[in-house]
Amino acid sequence: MSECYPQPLIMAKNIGLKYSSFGLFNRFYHHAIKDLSFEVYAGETFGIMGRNGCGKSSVLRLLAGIIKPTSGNVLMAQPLTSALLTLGLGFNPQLSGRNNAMLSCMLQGASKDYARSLLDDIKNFSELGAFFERPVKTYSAGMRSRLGFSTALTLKVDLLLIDETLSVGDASFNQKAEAALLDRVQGSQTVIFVSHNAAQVSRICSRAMWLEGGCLKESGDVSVVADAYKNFMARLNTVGPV
Ligand SMILES: Nc1ncnc2c1ncn2[C@@H]1O[C@H](COP(=O)(O)OP(=O)(O)OP(=O)(O)O)[C@@H](O)[C@H]1O
Repeated sequence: MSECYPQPLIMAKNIGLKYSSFGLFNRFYHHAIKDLSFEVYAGETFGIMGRNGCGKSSVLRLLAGIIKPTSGNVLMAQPLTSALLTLGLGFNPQLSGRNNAMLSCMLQGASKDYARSLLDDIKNFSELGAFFERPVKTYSAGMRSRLGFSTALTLKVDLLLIDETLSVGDASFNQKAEAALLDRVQGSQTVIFVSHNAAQVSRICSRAMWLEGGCLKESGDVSVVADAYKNFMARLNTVGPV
């Protein structure tokens, strides 16, 4: 008897990523992602966990289409609108929060009138108050993260790519943002959530993968992956680097 599996929304097949950068006399290469395959299903929250430098943000940038894999490919079942929420990306520092929010919405395909109609909700959710009218260059990292999160959440894109931004706001905003995200996750929102904090990934995600040195170490049910990652980290802290 054949079993029915849902069609994946996103399929990453054997992706590899090599960064190249120039020194004064040489060129450097860094193999950041190695032969990585994974799938994400419509409406799920998929977590990516792992230590600093393991390749989490690079995977998000690949999925957002900001960079291309040097090998393998990322297939989408249908064209998707997506928003990448990461610190310090995507805002014009000279423009106000209001104008940046308006631009972000329009860049995601919203009409000018629709974008304008969302601004009150974005302002209220962000709790930026009078700062919403001030240039983003005057914002702290936490305030920029509030603006990005509030804009993406209010606009309702197909795919939310969240890169650790929930950890920079103050505790009460983070709780509100996490609750709003969980609320959205109960519906049809597809979310990919990156964090080195296994407990936070476990609260928000249903499935996850753990990356180490650009390679897949474990993937599947979030509790299994989080336990494997936490055990690895505990071992590392007692016996030192492996
Ligand atoms: N533009 C770049 N040029 C060269 N190397 C890069 C570039 N961006 C990232 N890297 C390297 O690729 C590796 C993966 O980086 P990435 O930012 O994806 O890791 P991460 O898991 O998100 O790390 P963190 O948890 O610290 O944010 C790191 O070793 C990093 O130094």
